[in-house]
Amino acid sequence: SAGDHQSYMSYCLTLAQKSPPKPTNYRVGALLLDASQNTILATGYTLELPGNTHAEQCCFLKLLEKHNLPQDSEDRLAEVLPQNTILYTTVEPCGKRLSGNLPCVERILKIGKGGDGKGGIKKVYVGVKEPEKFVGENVGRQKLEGAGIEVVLVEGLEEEILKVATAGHVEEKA
Ligand SMILES: Nc1nc(=O)c(N)c(NC[C@H](O)[C@H](O)[C@H](O)COP(=O)(O)O)[nH]1
Ligand SMILES: [Zn+2]
Repeated sequence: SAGDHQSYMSYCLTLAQKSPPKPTNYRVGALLLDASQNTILATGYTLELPGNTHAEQCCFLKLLEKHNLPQDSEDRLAEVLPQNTILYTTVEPCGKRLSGNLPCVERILKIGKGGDGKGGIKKVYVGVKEPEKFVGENVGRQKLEGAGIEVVLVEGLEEEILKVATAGHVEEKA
């Protein structure tokens, strides 16, 4: 229900607050939920793990580690994820990264939407669309929708999420 989405999203927001502020990224919190059991499979926040990591990327890395799968083999998460897995992230998954690292949309596409016996990410709940500060318009959500992965905006926390996300940014000169 909408209430559950908001509570998971506000939990992601508390995770985002653990992220060390930086002027060149956003402080984001994310979690992977097994929606059939209502159990959290993994949580993550920006820079939680070494290597200029994103929140969503940290969730995937933790599951890869847990299942003794190589770091860059997100595609193999389809073997271990429940079919009804949902990703919550305070800021929508990135479609492009200034650092040139693999964007989270690409990582999600490697996992796929699951179904017919395979695990996957069925839906992505986002707290805000990515602001256009770093990479212009984020067209990642169209790619996800094109792969059958539904992207849903959870309303109500936008202001809070953006305040946390941009805490490391230098105030625009008036
Ligand atoms: N969804 C999302 N989760 C994150 O954990 C994070 N940091 C961003 N941020 C998006 C922003 O576009 C990139 O942070 C910049 O493009 C800089 O790229 P790097 O982060 O240095 O790879 N977006
Ligand atoms: Zn990302």
